[in-house]
Amino acid sequence: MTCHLLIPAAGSGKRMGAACNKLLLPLLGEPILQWTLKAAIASDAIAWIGVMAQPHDYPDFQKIFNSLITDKPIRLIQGGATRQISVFNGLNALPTDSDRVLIHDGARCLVTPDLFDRCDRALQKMQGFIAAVPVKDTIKVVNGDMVTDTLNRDQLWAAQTPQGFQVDILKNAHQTAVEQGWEVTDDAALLENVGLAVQIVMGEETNIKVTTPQDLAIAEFILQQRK
Ligand SMILES: Nc1ccn([C@@H]2O[C@H](COP(=O)(O)OP(=O)(O)OP(=O)(O)O)[C@@H](O)[C@H]2O)c(=O)n1
Ligand SMILES: C[C@](O)(CO)[C@H](O)COP(=O)(O)O
Repeated sequence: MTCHLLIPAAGSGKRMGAACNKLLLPLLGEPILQWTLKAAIASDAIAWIGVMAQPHDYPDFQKIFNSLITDKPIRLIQGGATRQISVFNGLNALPTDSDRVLIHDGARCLVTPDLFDRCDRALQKMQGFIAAVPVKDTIKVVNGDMVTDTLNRDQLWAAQTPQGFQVDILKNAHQTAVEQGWEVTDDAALLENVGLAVQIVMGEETNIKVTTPQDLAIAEFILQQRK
């Protein structure tokens, strides 16, 4: 058990349309973030957890941390205006002995402990990887309301999290992104931008990102199937 985990949880949930951080919304009676944390706590590999949050959410998040039965450290880290900044803040707040890190969206609350542990094993032999699943739909490139291209589905995967990296490599890539003004929606894109390899770890179809109200209903259904 040596793995460090960073959980971006500092978003505003615009697409959810909630009055609060969507990670505080209840799922079968427990906050979304609590489900994510319970999976991390149940993971054999994860030893330390950092949660990037906006200061106004600190009291509610601390209440969730206090309700959990674990001796794993769970640290609050100030998030930023974007997920990218939140992750960079998290990287700069890692324990000094951290050389590899998993990054997992707080909104992906259906993640299993097994996926965390498989990702930790991948971390031992890869400099960067993403959990991902093959795309099931045909993906079109669109300009306005016109289809301009159809991508080869055999080469398309839907990126999930956890994503895992050597800490120094990801820190340097984030620093380069600040200098170059890159804006990305996942951390792997930063390694790709600097020409470094990113590998695939098979994700889980149920590892959805709870983004819209419809996703809440889907997540509740999936959780009920696990009971
Ligand atoms: N400034 C931000 C924005 C997002 N996130 C986190 O990154 C994850 C994925 O982001 P997303 O699902 O897009 O969450 P929001 O940004 O809150 O949603 P929206 O884009 O609809 O506002 C979430 O766990 C979210 O809390 C973050 O830590 N810091
Ligand atoms: C990191 C991610 O979950 C991979 O699919 C996704 O890019 C996050 O996007 P968001 O717009 O920040 O939710």
